[in-house]
Amino acid sequence: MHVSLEAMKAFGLDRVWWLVSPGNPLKARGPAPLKRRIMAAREVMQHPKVEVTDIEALTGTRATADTLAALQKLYPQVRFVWLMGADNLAQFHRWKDWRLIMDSVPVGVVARPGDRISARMSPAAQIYARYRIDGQARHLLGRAQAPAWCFVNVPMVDVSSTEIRTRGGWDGEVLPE
Ligand SMILES: Nc1ncnc2c1ncn2[C@@H]1O[C@H](COP(=O)(O)OP(=O)(O)OP(=O)(O)O)[C@@H](O)[C@H]1O
Ligand SMILES: O=C(O)c1ccc[n+]([C@@H]2O[C@H](COP(=O)([O-])O)[C@@H](O)[C@H]2O)c1
Repeated sequence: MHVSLEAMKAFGLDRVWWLVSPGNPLKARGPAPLKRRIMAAREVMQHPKVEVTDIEALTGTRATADTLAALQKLYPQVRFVWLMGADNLAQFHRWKDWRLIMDSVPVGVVARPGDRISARMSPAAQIYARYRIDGQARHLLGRAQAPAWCFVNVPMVDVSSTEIRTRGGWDGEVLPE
């Protein structure tokens, strides 16, 4: 929620789509059932500009590069921006076809405690350094031609999904449907 609201404000986006993932390609452990996570996401995020979607289940894609290609094909009139936290920029070079992602959509990166430096020093940040939009011009990201990316130093929130799940007494075991 924090990332969505800050990103929407910082980059002046019309909408944010939550892509509730059927399964992260880099995480060995399977998540809770998709339907359950969609319902939970809709319960916590009730904002007129935020759409919770299971679109990766419909497109049959897991890797972000494939999902974005499918989305651009399905919605050629929409200007998509990929949003993620700084931790993901730090390891972005490990993602499938990460350069293709950089080359096909603008990328908005939101600061996260502990990951600001590793993100800025990351291979992806360095390789694409000349395509970086300064934080002061953040509002231009949505209309920028890819490759373009912007790191924003918004107020940070020190939480993780894992920690929130632990609070609820759920240790990450897959729950029944
Ligand atoms: N506190 C945070 N600050 C900034 N970005 C965040 C924060 N928490 C999550 N994100 C970003 O939100 C997206 C979804 O994150 P996810 O649901 O996997 O949470 P996570 O806390 O990164 O998970 P985990 O606990 O497994 O590390 C990612 O792009 C991640 O970088
Ligand atoms: O495409 C990839 O290789 C890839 C690798 C890691 C993460 N992602 C996507 O990034 C999003 C957030 O992932 P995570 O690990 O922070 O939960 C989610 O949509 C994942 O599918 C994508």
